[in-house]
Amino acid sequence: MYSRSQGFEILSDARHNKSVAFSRQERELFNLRGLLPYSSVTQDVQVKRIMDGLKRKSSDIEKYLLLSLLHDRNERLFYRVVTEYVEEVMPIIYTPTVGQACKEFSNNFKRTRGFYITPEDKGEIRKILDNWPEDYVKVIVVTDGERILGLGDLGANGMGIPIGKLELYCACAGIHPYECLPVMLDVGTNNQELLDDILYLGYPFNRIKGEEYFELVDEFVMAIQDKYPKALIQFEDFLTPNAYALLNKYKDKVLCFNDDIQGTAAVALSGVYASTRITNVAFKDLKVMFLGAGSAATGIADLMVAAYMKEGLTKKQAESQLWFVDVNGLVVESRDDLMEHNLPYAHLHPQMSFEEAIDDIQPHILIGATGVAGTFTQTVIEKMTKYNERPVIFALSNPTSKAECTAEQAYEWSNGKAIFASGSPFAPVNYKGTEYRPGQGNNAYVFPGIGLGAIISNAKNIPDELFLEAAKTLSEQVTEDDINAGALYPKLSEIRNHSLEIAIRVADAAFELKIAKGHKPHNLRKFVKDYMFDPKY
Ligand SMILES: NC(=O)C1=CN([C@@H]2O[C@H](COP(=O)(O)OP(=O)(O)OC[C@H]3O[C@@H](n4cnc5c(N)ncnc54)[C@H](OP(=O)(O)O)[C@@H]3O)[C@@H](O)[C@H]2O)C=CC1
Ligand SMILES: CC(=O)C(=O)O
Ligand SMILES: [Mg+2]
Repeated sequence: MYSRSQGFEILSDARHNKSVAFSRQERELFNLRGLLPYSSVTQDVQVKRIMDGLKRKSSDIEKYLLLSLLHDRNERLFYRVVTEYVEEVMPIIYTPTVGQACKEFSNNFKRTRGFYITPEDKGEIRKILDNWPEDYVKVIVVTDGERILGLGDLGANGMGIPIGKLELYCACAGIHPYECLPVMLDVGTNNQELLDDILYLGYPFNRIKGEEYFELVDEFVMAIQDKYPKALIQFEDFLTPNAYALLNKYKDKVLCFNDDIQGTAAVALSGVYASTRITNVAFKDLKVMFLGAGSAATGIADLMVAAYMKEGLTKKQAESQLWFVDVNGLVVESRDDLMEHNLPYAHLHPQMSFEEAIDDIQPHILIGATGVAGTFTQTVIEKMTKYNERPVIFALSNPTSKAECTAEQAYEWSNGKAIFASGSPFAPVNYKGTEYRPGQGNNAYVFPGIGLGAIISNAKNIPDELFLEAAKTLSEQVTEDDINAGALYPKLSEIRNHSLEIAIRVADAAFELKIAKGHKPHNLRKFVKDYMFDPKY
Protein backbone atom coordinates (compact mmCIF):
# COMPACT_ATOMS: atom_id res chain seq x y z
CA MET A 1 0.00 0.00 0.00
CA TYR A 2 1.49 3.33 -1.10
CA SER A 3 2.03 6.08 1.43
CA ARG A 4 3.59 9.48 1.11
CA SER A 5 4.18 9.68 4.86
CA GLN A 6 7.63 9.29 6.27
CA GLY A 7 9.20 8.55 9.64
CA PHE A 8 7.04 9.11 12.70
CA GLU A 9 4.20 10.27 10.51
CA ILE A 10 3.72 6.85 8.94
CA LEU A 11 3.84 5.23 12.38
CA SER A 12 0.90 7.33 13.48
CA ASP A 13 -0.99 6.90 10.22
CA ALA A 14 -3.29 3.94 11.00
CA ARG A 15 -4.02 3.26 7.34
CA HIS A 16 -0.39 2.69 6.41
CA ASN A 17 1.26 1.78 9.67
CA LYS A 18 2.74 -1.72 9.86
CA SER A 19 4.77 -0.96 12.99
CA VAL A 20 7.27 -3.74 13.72
CA ALA A 21 6.23 -5.52 10.52
CA PHE A 22 7.98 -2.89 8.38
CA SER A 23 10.78 -4.70 6.54
CA ARG A 24 14.40 -3.56 6.55
CA GLN A 25 13.91 -2.15 3.06
CA GLU A 26 10.77 -0.22 4.09
CA ARG A 27 12.50 1.10 7.17
CA GLU A 28 15.20 2.52 4.90
CA LEU A 29 12.70 3.86 2.37
CA PHE A 30 10.39 5.56 4.90
CA ASN A 31 13.14 6.92 7.19
CA LEU A 32 12.16 4.56 9.98
CA ARG A 33 15.64 3.42 11.02
CA GLY A 34 16.09 3.94 14.72
CA LEU A 35 12.38 4.39 15.32
CA LEU A 36 11.47 0.74 15.82
CA PRO A 37 12.94 -2.17 17.79
CA TYR A 38 15.25 -4.44 15.77
CA SER A 39 12.97 -7.34 14.92
CA SER A 40 10.91 -7.16 11.77
CA VAL A 41 8.05 -9.60 12.22
CA THR A 42 5.23 -10.96 10.09
CA GLN A 43 1.64 -9.81 10.42
CA ASP A 44 0.88 -13.29 11.79
CA VAL A 45 3.18 -12.64 14.73
CA GLN A 46 1.52 -9.29 15.31
CA VAL A 47 -1.88 -11.02 15.30
CA LYS A 48 -0.60 -13.47 17.90
CA ARG A 49 0.61 -10.60 20.10
CA ILE A 50 -2.83 -9.00 19.98
CA MET A 51 -4.71 -12.24 20.67
CA ASP A 52 -2.38 -12.99 23.60
CA GLY A 53 -2.95 -9.47 24.88
CA LEU A 54 -6.72 -9.93 24.63
CA LYS A 55 -6.53 -13.13 26.66
CA ARG A 56 -4.69 -11.30 29.43
CA LYS A 57 -7.48 -8.72 29.81
CA SER A 58 -9.83 -9.55 32.60
CA SER A 59 -12.97 -7.87 31.29
CA ASP A 60 -14.69 -7.52 27.93
CA ILE A 61 -14.69 -3.73 28.09
CA GLU A 62 -10.90 -3.78 28.51
CA LYS A 63 -10.70 -6.01 25.45
CA TYR A 64 -12.92 -3.53 23.59
CA LEU A 65 -10.58 -0.69 24.52
CA LEU A 66 -7.50 -2.65 23.50
CA LEU A 67 -9.03 -3.34 20.08
CA SER A 68 -10.19 0.21 19.72
CA LEU A 69 -6.64 1.48 20.33
CA LEU A 70 -5.36 -1.05 17.80
CA HIS A 71 -7.88 0.26 15.27
CA ASP A 72 -6.55 3.78 15.84
CA ARG A 73 -2.95 2.63 15.44
CA ASN A 74 -2.90 -0.02 12.72
CA GLU A 75 -6.03 -0.49 10.64
CA ARG A 76 -4.92 -3.50 8.66
CA LEU A 77 -3.78 -5.39 11.74
CA PHE A 78 -7.08 -4.58 13.45
CA TYR A 79 -9.09 -5.98 10.51
CA ARG A 80 -6.81 -9.00 10.17
CA VAL A 81 -7.52 -9.81 13.83
CA VAL A 82 -11.27 -9.31 13.39
CA THR A 83 -11.53 -11.36 10.18
CA GLU A 84 -9.43 -14.23 11.45
CA TYR A 85 -10.90 -14.41 14.93
CA VAL A 86 -14.40 -13.20 14.16
CA GLU A 87 -16.10 -15.61 16.59
CA GLU A 88 -13.96 -14.39 19.50
CA VAL A 89 -13.81 -10.74 18.51
CA MET A 90 -17.31 -9.98 17.26
CA PRO A 91 -18.86 -10.18 20.75
CA ILE A 92 -16.31 -7.54 21.80
CA ILE A 93 -16.56 -4.98 19.01
CA TYR A 94 -20.28 -5.64 18.56
CA THR A 95 -23.10 -6.92 20.75
CA PRO A 96 -22.98 -7.50 23.69
CA THR A 97 -19.83 -5.53 24.66
CA VAL A 98 -20.54 -2.59 22.35
CA GLY A 99 -23.58 -1.93 24.55
CA GLN A 100 -21.37 -1.34 27.56
CA ALA A 101 -18.90 0.59 25.41
CA CYS A 102 -21.73 2.94 24.42
CA LYS A 103 -22.79 3.43 28.03
CA GLU A 104 -19.18 4.36 28.88
CA PHE A 105 -18.42 6.14 25.59
CA SER A 106 -17.80 9.59 27.08
CA ASN A 107 -15.85 8.23 30.05
CA ASN A 108 -13.50 6.24 27.82
CA PHE A 109 -13.20 8.80 25.02
CA LYS A 110 -9.64 9.03 23.70
CA ARG A 111 -9.51 9.63 20.01
CA THR A 112 -12.32 10.69 17.73
CA ARG A 113 -13.76 8.47 15.02
CA GLY A 114 -16.72 9.40 12.85
CA PHE A 115 -18.71 12.55 12.26
CA TYR A 116 -20.93 14.49 14.69
CA ILE A 117 -23.79 16.76 13.71
CA THR A 118 -25.74 18.84 16.22
CA PRO A 119 -28.60 21.37 15.93
CA GLU A 120 -25.90 24.10 16.00
CA ASP A 121 -24.81 22.87 12.56
CA LYS A 122 -28.17 23.61 10.99
CA GLY A 123 -27.70 25.32 7.62
CA GLU A 124 -24.04 24.32 7.50
CA ILE A 125 -24.03 20.54 7.36
CA ARG A 126 -22.86 20.40 3.74
CA LYS A 127 -20.06 22.83 4.56
CA ILE A 128 -18.78 20.95 7.61
CA LEU A 129 -19.01 17.65 5.75
CA ASP A 130 -15.99 18.89 3.80
CA ASN A 131 -14.02 18.50 7.04
CA TRP A 132 -14.30 14.74 6.56
CA PRO A 133 -11.04 13.78 4.87
CA GLU A 134 -12.29 11.04 2.52
CA ASP A 135 -13.63 11.55 -1.01
CA TYR A 136 -14.96 8.07 -1.70
CA VAL A 137 -17.39 7.32 1.12
CA LYS A 138 -19.71 4.47 0.12
CA VAL A 139 -21.40 3.40 3.36
CA ILE A 140 -22.75 5.63 6.10
CA VAL A 141 -24.23 4.27 9.31
CA VAL A 142 -26.14 6.97 11.13
CA THR A 143 -27.91 6.98 14.48
CA ASP A 144 -29.42 9.63 16.70
CA GLY A 145 -28.76 7.44 19.73
CA GLU A 146 -32.36 7.30 20.95
CA ARG A 147 -32.81 3.48 20.96
CA ILE A 148 -29.37 1.98 21.34
CA LEU A 149 -29.85 -1.82 21.30
CA GLY A 150 -32.30 -2.47 24.12
CA LEU A 151 -30.56 0.17 26.28
CA GLY A 152 -32.70 3.17 25.42
CA ASP A 153 -31.60 6.78 24.91
CA LEU A 154 -27.81 6.99 25.15
CA GLY A 155 -27.50 10.29 23.29
CA ALA A 156 -24.15 10.86 21.59
CA ASN A 157 -22.72 7.88 23.47
CA GLY A 158 -24.57 5.81 20.89
CA MET A 159 -21.73 6.57 18.43
CA GLY A 160 -20.29 3.18 19.41
CA ILE A 161 -23.00 1.56 17.28
CA PRO A 162 -22.22 3.16 13.87
CA ILE A 163 -18.53 2.56 14.58
CA GLY A 164 -19.13 -1.12 15.41
CA LYS A 165 -21.50 -1.70 12.47
CA LEU A 166 -19.00 -0.20 10.04
CA GLU A 167 -16.20 -2.31 11.48
CA LEU A 168 -18.35 -5.29 10.54
CA TYR A 169 -18.87 -3.88 7.04
CA CYS A 170 -15.10 -3.90 6.58
CA ALA A 171 -14.39 -7.18 8.33
CA CYS A 172 -17.36 -9.20 7.08
CA ALA A 173 -17.95 -7.75 3.62
CA GLY A 174 -14.58 -6.26 2.74
CA ILE A 175 -15.77 -2.67 2.37
CA HIS A 176 -12.65 -0.51 2.45
CA PRO A 177 -12.25 1.40 5.73
CA TYR A 178 -11.87 4.73 3.92
CA GLU A 179 -15.29 4.11 2.31
CA CYS A 180 -17.01 4.09 5.70
CA LEU A 181 -18.48 7.00 7.61
CA PRO A 182 -19.99 6.61 11.09
CA VAL A 183 -22.37 9.48 11.86
CA MET A 184 -23.92 10.64 15.10
CA LEU A 185 -26.88 12.95 14.60
CA ASP A 186 -26.55 14.38 18.07
CA VAL A 187 -29.90 16.07 18.51
CA GLY A 188 -29.62 16.02 22.31
CA THR A 189 -30.75 13.44 24.83
CA ASN A 190 -33.66 13.03 27.21
CA ASN A 191 -31.54 10.84 29.44
CA GLN A 192 -31.23 12.98 32.57
CA GLU A 193 -28.37 10.90 33.96
CA LEU A 194 -26.28 11.83 30.91
CA LEU A 195 -27.32 15.48 31.06
CA ASP A 196 -26.21 15.57 34.71
CA ASP A 197 -22.89 13.86 33.99
CA ILE A 198 -20.00 16.30 33.73
CA LEU A 199 -18.10 13.82 31.56
CA TYR A 200 -20.91 13.48 28.98
CA LEU A 201 -19.62 14.72 25.64
CA GLY A 202 -22.83 15.07 23.65
CA TYR A 203 -25.04 18.11 22.93
CA PRO A 204 -26.13 18.77 26.51
CA PHE A 205 -29.80 19.62 25.94
CA ASN A 206 -33.06 17.79 25.55
CA ARG A 207 -33.72 16.29 22.14
CA ILE A 208 -35.08 18.52 19.44
CA LYS A 209 -38.25 17.03 17.97
CA GLY A 210 -41.00 17.46 15.39
CA GLU A 211 -40.31 19.68 12.41
CA GLU A 212 -36.98 20.88 13.78
CA TYR A 213 -35.76 17.28 14.05
CA PHE A 214 -36.95 16.17 10.61
CA GLU A 215 -35.49 19.28 9.00
CA LEU A 216 -32.07 18.54 10.48
CA VAL A 217 -32.19 14.91 9.32
CA ASP A 218 -33.28 16.07 5.88
CA GLU A 219 -30.43 18.53 5.66
CA PHE A 220 -28.06 15.70 6.56
CA VAL A 221 -29.50 13.35 3.92
CA MET A 222 -29.33 16.08 1.25
CA ALA A 223 -25.75 16.99 2.22
CA ILE A 224 -24.75 13.33 1.83
CA GLN A 225 -26.54 13.12 -1.52
CA ASP A 226 -24.55 16.11 -2.66
CA LYS A 227 -21.11 15.13 -1.39
CA TYR A 228 -21.35 11.34 -1.71
CA PRO A 229 -24.13 10.68 -4.26
CA LYS A 230 -23.33 6.95 -4.50
CA ALA A 231 -23.24 6.33 -0.76
CA LEU A 232 -25.62 4.00 1.03
CA ILE A 233 -27.20 5.39 4.20
CA GLN A 234 -27.98 2.84 6.91
CA PHE A 235 -30.34 4.18 9.57
CA GLU A 236 -29.60 2.51 12.89
CA ASP A 237 -31.15 2.51 16.34
CA PHE A 238 -33.64 5.34 15.89
CA LEU A 239 -36.74 5.34 18.08
CA THR A 240 -39.47 3.42 16.27
CA PRO A 241 -41.80 6.29 15.21
CA ASN A 242 -38.82 8.21 13.80
CA ALA A 243 -37.36 5.06 12.26
CA TYR A 244 -40.58 4.48 10.29
CA ALA A 245 -41.08 8.14 9.39
CA LEU A 246 -37.54 8.38 7.98
CA LEU A 247 -37.68 5.07 6.16
CA ASN A 248 -41.00 5.90 4.54
CA LYS A 249 -39.71 9.31 3.53
CA TYR A 250 -36.45 8.18 1.94
CA LYS A 251 -36.63 4.50 0.97
CA ASP A 252 -37.78 5.04 -2.63
CA LYS A 253 -35.75 8.18 -3.29
CA VAL A 254 -32.39 7.53 -1.68
CA LEU A 255 -30.08 4.52 -1.45
CA CYS A 256 -30.85 3.72 2.18
CA PHE A 257 -32.37 1.19 4.53
CA ASN A 258 -33.23 0.85 8.18
CA ASP A 259 -31.21 -1.98 9.63
CA ASP A 260 -33.44 -2.57 12.65
CA ILE A 261 -36.53 -2.89 10.47
CA GLN A 262 -35.20 -4.40 7.24
CA GLY A 263 -31.84 -5.98 8.11
CA THR A 264 -33.39 -7.72 11.11
CA ALA A 265 -36.26 -8.86 8.90
CA ALA A 266 -33.90 -10.54 6.45
CA VAL A 267 -31.90 -12.34 9.12
CA ALA A 268 -35.01 -13.52 10.98
CA LEU A 269 -36.68 -14.70 7.77
CA SER A 270 -33.54 -16.63 6.92
CA GLY A 271 -33.72 -18.36 10.31
CA VAL A 272 -37.41 -19.09 9.78
CA TYR A 273 -36.65 -20.70 6.39
CA ALA A 274 -33.91 -22.80 7.99
CA SER A 275 -36.21 -23.85 10.85
CA THR A 276 -38.57 -25.58 8.40
CA ARG A 277 -35.75 -28.02 7.61
CA ILE A 278 -35.98 -29.20 11.23
CA THR A 279 -39.68 -28.87 11.95
CA ASN A 280 -40.89 -29.99 8.50
CA VAL A 281 -43.74 -27.47 8.71
CA ALA A 282 -44.31 -25.96 5.26
CA PHE A 283 -43.21 -22.33 5.22
CA LYS A 284 -46.56 -21.04 3.93
CA ASP A 285 -48.40 -22.73 6.83
CA LEU A 286 -46.29 -21.19 9.59
CA LYS A 287 -48.05 -19.26 12.33
CA VAL A 288 -45.72 -16.82 14.03
CA MET A 289 -46.21 -14.91 17.26
CA PHE A 290 -44.14 -11.82 18.05
CA LEU A 291 -43.57 -10.50 21.55
CA GLY A 292 -42.89 -6.80 21.10
CA ALA A 293 -44.58 -4.81 18.36
CA GLY A 294 -41.86 -2.30 17.56
CA SER A 295 -39.60 -1.76 14.58
CA ALA A 296 -37.67 -5.05 14.71
CA ALA A 297 -40.70 -7.33 15.09
CA THR A 298 -42.87 -5.43 12.60
CA GLY A 299 -40.05 -5.34 10.06
CA ILE A 300 -39.84 -9.12 10.26
CA ALA A 301 -43.60 -9.52 9.86
CA ASP A 302 -43.71 -7.20 6.85
CA LEU A 303 -40.98 -9.16 5.07
CA MET A 304 -42.67 -12.43 5.99
CA VAL A 305 -45.83 -11.17 4.32
CA ALA A 306 -43.83 -10.58 1.13
CA ALA A 307 -42.31 -14.07 1.46
CA TYR A 308 -45.72 -15.72 2.03
CA MET A 309 -47.12 -13.90 -0.98
CA LYS A 310 -44.35 -15.39 -3.12
CA GLU A 311 -45.71 -18.78 -1.98
CA GLY A 312 -49.16 -17.91 -3.28
CA LEU A 313 -50.89 -16.46 -0.21
CA THR A 314 -52.89 -13.26 -0.50
CA LYS A 315 -51.79 -10.29 1.60
CA LYS A 316 -54.76 -10.80 3.95
CA GLN A 317 -54.01 -14.52 4.34
CA ALA A 318 -50.35 -13.76 4.99
CA GLU A 319 -51.12 -11.15 7.63
CA SER A 320 -53.61 -13.46 9.33
CA GLN A 321 -50.80 -15.91 10.16
CA LEU A 322 -48.79 -13.29 12.04
CA TRP A 323 -49.74 -12.31 15.59
CA PHE A 324 -48.35 -9.64 17.87
CA VAL A 325 -48.32 -9.25 21.63
CA ASP A 326 -47.02 -6.12 23.33
CA VAL A 327 -47.04 -4.74 26.88
CA ASN A 328 -50.82 -4.49 26.72
CA GLY A 329 -51.39 -8.05 25.49
CA LEU A 330 -52.51 -9.41 22.14
CA VAL A 331 -52.66 -6.83 19.38
CA VAL A 332 -56.28 -6.91 18.20
CA GLU A 333 -58.56 -4.71 16.18
CA SER A 334 -60.48 -3.35 19.20
CA ARG A 335 -57.38 -1.72 20.70
CA ASP A 336 -57.06 2.04 20.35
CA ASP A 337 -53.41 2.38 21.42
CA LEU A 338 -51.77 1.01 18.28
CA MET A 339 -49.36 2.68 15.88
CA GLU A 340 -49.84 2.62 12.13
CA HIS A 341 -47.31 -0.16 11.58
CA ASN A 342 -49.35 -2.42 13.93
CA LEU A 343 -52.64 -2.08 12.09
CA PRO A 344 -52.21 -4.83 9.43
CA TYR A 345 -51.69 -7.31 12.27
CA ALA A 346 -54.52 -6.10 14.54
CA HIS A 347 -56.87 -9.00 13.88
CA LEU A 348 -60.56 -9.28 14.69
CA HIS A 349 -60.07 -11.40 17.80
CA PRO A 350 -60.76 -11.19 21.54
CA GLN A 351 -58.17 -9.32 23.62
CA MET A 352 -56.03 -11.62 25.79
CA SER A 353 -52.70 -11.99 27.60
CA PHE A 354 -49.49 -13.39 26.08
CA GLU A 355 -49.88 -16.80 27.69
CA GLU A 356 -53.55 -17.05 26.76
CA ALA A 357 -52.65 -16.08 23.21
CA ILE A 358 -50.13 -18.93 22.93
CA ASP A 359 -52.86 -21.38 24.01
CA ASP A 360 -55.33 -19.83 21.64
CA ILE A 361 -53.20 -19.33 18.51
CA GLN A 362 -50.69 -22.17 19.06
CA PRO A 363 -47.93 -20.57 16.98
CA HIS A 364 -45.09 -22.63 15.51
CA ILE A 365 -42.59 -19.85 16.09
CA LEU A 366 -42.11 -17.28 18.83
CA ILE A 367 -40.05 -14.18 18.10
CA GLY A 368 -39.10 -11.80 20.91
CA ALA A 369 -38.01 -8.23 20.17
CA THR A 370 -39.00 -6.41 23.34
CA GLY A 371 -35.71 -5.21 24.78
CA VAL A 372 -36.92 -6.80 28.04
CA ALA A 373 -35.13 -9.75 29.65
CA GLY A 374 -37.08 -12.64 31.10
CA THR A 375 -40.23 -12.13 29.04
CA PHE A 376 -39.99 -15.72 27.73
CA THR A 377 -40.78 -17.41 31.04
CA GLN A 378 -40.69 -21.10 31.81
CA THR A 379 -44.47 -21.24 31.29
CA VAL A 380 -44.13 -19.59 27.86
CA ILE A 381 -41.50 -22.09 26.70
CA GLU A 382 -43.46 -25.01 28.16
CA LYS A 383 -46.60 -23.92 26.34
CA MET A 384 -44.68 -23.63 23.05
CA THR A 385 -43.33 -27.15 23.66
CA LYS A 386 -46.82 -28.47 24.36
CA TYR A 387 -48.05 -27.35 20.94
CA ASN A 388 -44.94 -28.10 18.88
CA GLU A 389 -42.69 -31.11 18.64
CA ARG A 390 -39.85 -28.64 17.95
CA PRO A 391 -40.80 -25.13 19.09
CA VAL A 392 -38.81 -22.39 17.37
CA ILE A 393 -37.75 -19.62 19.75
CA PHE A 394 -36.03 -16.41 18.71
CA ALA A 395 -34.90 -14.17 21.60
CA LEU A 396 -33.66 -11.30 19.47
CA SER A 397 -33.20 -8.50 22.01
CA ASN A 398 -29.72 -7.09 22.57
CA PRO A 399 -27.44 -6.99 24.39
CA THR A 400 -27.36 -10.37 26.18
CA SER A 401 -28.73 -8.84 29.38
CA LYS A 402 -31.95 -8.00 27.49
CA ALA A 403 -32.52 -11.39 25.82
CA GLU A 404 -36.09 -12.65 26.34
CA CYS A 405 -34.60 -15.89 27.68
CA THR A 406 -31.19 -17.53 27.68
CA ALA A 407 -30.19 -20.47 25.51
CA GLU A 408 -29.90 -22.68 28.56
CA GLN A 409 -33.42 -21.79 29.70
CA ALA A 410 -34.87 -22.49 26.25
CA TYR A 411 -33.28 -25.96 26.09
CA GLU A 412 -34.03 -26.83 29.71
CA TRP A 413 -37.63 -25.68 29.77
CA SER A 414 -38.38 -27.44 26.48
CA ASN A 415 -36.59 -30.62 27.51
CA GLY A 416 -34.10 -30.14 24.68
CA LYS A 417 -36.80 -29.64 22.03
CA ALA A 418 -36.42 -25.91 21.37
CA ILE A 419 -34.70 -24.61 18.27
CA PHE A 420 -33.20 -21.44 19.69
CA ALA A 421 -31.62 -18.34 18.18
CA SER A 422 -30.70 -15.07 19.88
CA GLY A 423 -29.61 -11.58 18.89
CA SER A 424 -26.46 -11.71 21.03
CA PRO A 425 -24.29 -14.81 21.09
CA PHE A 426 -24.79 -17.65 23.54
CA ALA A 427 -22.21 -20.44 23.92
CA PRO A 428 -23.25 -23.98 23.01
CA VAL A 429 -25.23 -25.68 25.77
CA ASN A 430 -24.79 -29.24 26.94
CA TYR A 431 -28.18 -30.49 28.02
CA LYS A 432 -28.52 -34.09 29.24
CA GLY A 433 -25.41 -35.14 27.32
CA THR A 434 -26.37 -33.51 23.99
CA GLU A 435 -24.67 -30.38 22.72
CA TYR A 436 -26.97 -27.72 21.27
CA ARG A 437 -25.61 -24.80 19.25
CA PRO A 438 -27.75 -21.65 19.43
CA GLY A 439 -27.72 -19.58 16.26
CA GLN A 440 -27.10 -15.84 16.38
CA GLY A 441 -30.10 -14.17 14.77
CA ASN A 442 -28.47 -10.83 14.30
CA ASN A 443 -28.71 -8.47 11.35
CA ALA A 444 -24.89 -8.58 11.23
CA TYR A 445 -25.28 -11.72 9.13
CA VAL A 446 -26.91 -9.74 6.35
CA PHE A 447 -26.32 -5.98 6.40
CA PRO A 448 -22.66 -6.17 5.28
CA GLY A 449 -23.55 -8.31 2.25
CA ILE A 450 -26.66 -6.28 1.40
CA GLY A 451 -24.63 -3.08 1.58
CA LEU A 452 -21.84 -4.51 -0.54
CA GLY A 453 -24.33 -5.76 -3.15
CA ALA A 454 -26.06 -2.38 -3.24
CA ILE A 455 -22.89 -0.39 -3.77
CA ILE A 456 -21.40 -2.85 -6.26
CA SER A 457 -24.52 -2.54 -8.42
CA ASN A 458 -24.81 1.18 -7.73
CA ALA A 459 -28.45 0.56 -6.83
CA LYS A 460 -30.90 3.47 -6.79
CA ASN A 461 -32.71 2.10 -3.76
CA ILE A 462 -33.19 -1.17 -1.88
CA PRO A 463 -36.64 -2.69 -2.35
CA ASP A 464 -38.01 -5.67 -0.36
CA GLU A 465 -36.94 -8.08 -3.11
CA LEU A 466 -33.31 -7.52 -2.18
CA PHE A 467 -33.95 -8.31 1.49
CA LEU A 468 -35.83 -11.46 0.43
CA GLU A 469 -32.87 -12.41 -1.72
CA ALA A 470 -30.48 -11.88 1.20
CA ALA A 471 -32.69 -14.01 3.48
CA LYS A 472 -32.85 -16.86 0.98
CA THR A 473 -29.12 -16.73 0.28
CA LEU A 474 -28.19 -16.82 3.95
CA SER A 475 -30.55 -19.72 4.68
CA GLU A 476 -28.94 -21.66 1.83
CA GLN A 477 -25.59 -21.29 3.61
CA VAL A 478 -26.92 -23.30 6.57
CA THR A 479 -25.34 -26.75 6.30
CA GLU A 480 -26.67 -30.15 7.38
CA ASP A 481 -24.15 -30.01 10.25
CA ASP A 482 -25.66 -26.71 11.41
CA ILE A 483 -29.16 -28.19 11.19
CA ASN A 484 -28.11 -31.32 13.07
CA ALA A 485 -26.71 -29.12 15.85
CA GLY A 486 -30.05 -27.27 15.98
CA ALA A 487 -28.50 -24.06 14.60
CA LEU A 488 -30.54 -21.85 12.28
CA TYR A 489 -27.52 -19.89 11.12
CA PRO A 490 -24.19 -20.89 9.64
CA LYS A 491 -21.04 -20.57 11.70
CA LEU A 492 -19.82 -17.01 12.12
CA SER A 493 -16.30 -18.03 11.17
CA GLU A 494 -17.44 -18.16 7.52
CA ILE A 495 -19.29 -14.83 7.59
CA ARG A 496 -17.05 -13.25 4.96
CA ASN A 497 -18.03 -15.96 2.48
CA HIS A 498 -21.69 -15.62 3.39
CA SER A 499 -21.51 -11.87 2.89
CA LEU A 500 -19.88 -12.45 -0.50
CA GLU A 501 -22.72 -14.77 -1.55
CA ILE A 502 -25.33 -12.30 -0.30
CA ALA A 503 -23.62 -9.41 -2.09
CA ILE A 504 -23.52 -11.30 -5.39
CA ARG A 505 -27.19 -12.27 -5.21
CA VAL A 506 -28.29 -8.82 -4.05
CA ALA A 507 -26.32 -7.12 -6.84
CA ASP A 508 -27.63 -9.62 -9.38
CA ALA A 509 -31.22 -8.98 -8.25
CA ALA A 510 -30.62 -5.21 -8.48
CA PHE A 511 -29.54 -5.64 -12.12
CA GLU A 512 -32.54 -7.90 -12.84
CA LEU A 513 -34.92 -5.36 -11.30
CA LYS A 514 -33.27 -2.59 -13.31
CA ILE A 515 -32.61 -0.51 -10.24
CA ALA A 516 -28.84 -0.77 -10.73
CA LYS A 517 -27.31 2.34 -12.24
CA GLY A 518 -24.06 0.69 -13.30
CA HIS A 519 -23.35 -1.94 -15.98
CA LYS A 520 -23.38 -5.53 -14.85
CA PRO A 521 -19.81 -6.81 -14.74
CA HIS A 522 -19.12 -9.73 -17.06
CA ASN A 523 -18.03 -11.86 -14.10
CA LEU A 524 -19.95 -10.51 -11.10
CA ARG A 525 -18.44 -12.98 -8.61
CA LYS A 526 -14.88 -12.05 -9.58
CA PHE A 527 -15.77 -8.37 -9.60
CA VAL A 528 -17.17 -8.50 -6.05
CA LYS A 529 -14.29 -10.64 -4.78
CA ASP A 530 -11.70 -8.31 -6.29
CA TYR A 531 -13.46 -5.30 -4.76
CA MET A 532 -13.21 -6.67 -1.23
CA PHE A 533 -10.62 -5.18 1.10
CA ASP A 534 -7.97 -7.65 2.21
CA PRO A 535 -6.30 -6.56 5.44
CA LYS A 536 -3.14 -8.59 4.82
CA TYR A 537 -0.05 -6.42 4.25
N1 LIG B 1 -31.18 -9.38 16.74
C1 LIG B 1 -31.18 -8.33 15.96
O1 LIG B 1 -30.60 -8.32 14.87
C2 LIG B 1 -31.91 -7.11 16.40
C3 LIG B 1 -32.39 -6.99 17.65
N2 LIG B 1 -33.07 -5.87 18.03
C4 LIG B 1 -33.47 -5.78 19.42
O2 LIG B 1 -34.88 -5.77 19.51
C5 LIG B 1 -35.25 -5.02 20.64
C6 LIG B 1 -36.41 -4.11 20.26
O3 LIG B 1 -36.02 -3.21 19.26
P1 LIG B 1 -37.13 -2.33 18.52
O4 LIG B 1 -38.17 -3.19 17.92
O5 LIG B 1 -36.43 -1.41 17.62
O6 LIG B 1 -37.69 -1.52 19.76
P2 LIG B 1 -39.12 -0.94 20.00
O7 LIG B 1 -39.04 -0.09 21.18
O8 LIG B 1 -39.63 -0.40 18.72
O9 LIG B 1 -40.00 -2.23 20.33
C7 LIG B 1 -40.12 -2.85 21.56
C8 LIG B 1 -41.49 -3.43 21.63
O10 LIG B 1 -41.58 -4.29 22.73
C9 LIG B 1 -42.73 -3.92 23.50
N3 LIG B 1 -42.52 -4.32 24.88
C10 LIG B 1 -41.78 -3.71 25.83
N4 LIG B 1 -41.83 -4.40 26.97
C11 LIG B 1 -42.61 -5.47 26.74
C12 LIG B 1 -43.05 -6.54 27.54
N5 LIG B 1 -42.70 -6.66 28.79
N6 LIG B 1 -43.87 -7.45 26.97
C13 LIG B 1 -44.27 -7.32 25.70
N7 LIG B 1 -43.87 -6.34 24.89
C14 LIG B 1 -43.05 -5.42 25.41
C15 LIG B 1 -42.85 -2.43 23.29
O11 LIG B 1 -44.13 -1.99 23.62
P3 LIG B 1 -44.29 -0.41 24.02
O12 LIG B 1 -43.82 0.35 22.83
O13 LIG B 1 -45.75 -0.29 24.29
O14 LIG B 1 -43.43 -0.22 25.22
C16 LIG B 1 -42.57 -2.37 21.80
O15 LIG B 1 -43.69 -2.75 21.06
C17 LIG B 1 -34.00 -4.30 21.14
O16 LIG B 1 -33.52 -4.96 22.28
C18 LIG B 1 -33.01 -4.48 20.04
O17 LIG B 1 -31.69 -4.64 20.51
C19 LIG B 1 -33.32 -4.85 17.16
C20 LIG B 1 -32.84 -4.91 15.89
C21 LIG B 1 -32.05 -6.03 15.43
C1 LIG C 1 -28.56 -5.67 16.29
C2 LIG C 1 -29.22 -4.39 16.26
O1 LIG C 1 -29.22 -3.72 15.26
C3 LIG C 1 -29.88 -3.92 17.45
O2 LIG C 1 -29.97 -4.63 18.43
O3 LIG C 1 -30.36 -2.78 17.41
MG1 LIG D 1 -29.75 -1.74 15.62
